[in-house]
Amino acid sequence: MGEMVFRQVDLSTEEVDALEARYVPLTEAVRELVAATILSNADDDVVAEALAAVREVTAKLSASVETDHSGVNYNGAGRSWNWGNAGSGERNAIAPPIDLKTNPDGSTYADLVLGAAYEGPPGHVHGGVSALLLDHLMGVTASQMSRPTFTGTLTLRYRNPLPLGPIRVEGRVAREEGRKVFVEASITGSDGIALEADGVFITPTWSPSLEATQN
Ligand SMILES: CCCCC/C=C\C/C=C\C/C=C\C/C=C\CCCC(=O)SCCNC(=O)CCNC(=O)[C@H](O)C(C)(C)COP(=O)(O)OP(=O)(O)OC[C@H]1O[C@@H](n2cnc3c(N)ncnc32)[C@H](O)[C@@H]1OP(=O)(O)O
Repeated sequence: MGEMVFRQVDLSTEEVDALEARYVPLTEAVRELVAATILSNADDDVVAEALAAVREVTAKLSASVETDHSGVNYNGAGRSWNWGNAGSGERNAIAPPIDLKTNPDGSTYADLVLGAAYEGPPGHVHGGVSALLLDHLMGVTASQMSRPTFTGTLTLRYRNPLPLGPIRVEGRVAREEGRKVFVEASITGSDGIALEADGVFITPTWSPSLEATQN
């Protein structure tokens, strides 16, 4: 298997928070750009102008790029960050805008609004996006932020179409057997419950290799 490194980085929590604060507004603006690109009725001139402007700003940001993935990082205080995570990356405009909360009993939930960029059936959420949200939330629920867990089996029941708009995703650990964590979850939309899911998340025998770095 390819090497999988959870990287310890020598940054204070304040420095990580400052980096996040620098980029989160940009990420949100890029999400708005994605929606505007889908929905715009602009004429040729305006689209050409937008194309040139986007290329220019992308070149500026790309000038300081050093790696091809941002990885899973953590510092000595246990603050972890995963800017590019496809399910939740704070700097990933492609990720759904999920802000996951953990209850005192370890169950989790997230309230979010899915717009035009997440459409599948007309006016409704793409089934793969629902699966992404559930995989992510259920993985975090299984990990309890203290151990790596990998999706082993994820079973989804699409009970009703999920309208675009406000949704709630929730999950909880049902039981554990050795390295297997059984998680149950659901997605509720404006018409009520749309999906139910259960999954087996597995803590691998191998420990992720840790690599201290200076950056
Ligand atoms: C140290 C620093 C850590 C720092 C970080 C700390 C914490 C992390 C914090 C936060 C984490 C945050 C977020 C998590 C975010 C997102 C979650 C997204 C999750 C994903 O998106 S993740 C990517 C997709 N995922 C994969 O990329 C998995 C590929 N796969 C494998 O890597 C292996 O396949 C593996 C490991 C799954 C199993 O391998 P293995 O060798 O350990 O398994 P083994 O054969 O020993 O079986 C042991 C027992 O599990 C049963 N079992 C085996 N496989 C099963 C399966 N598939 N389904 C159901 N049950 C299964 C057997 O039946 C047996 O059960 P029994 O003991 O009862 O017989």
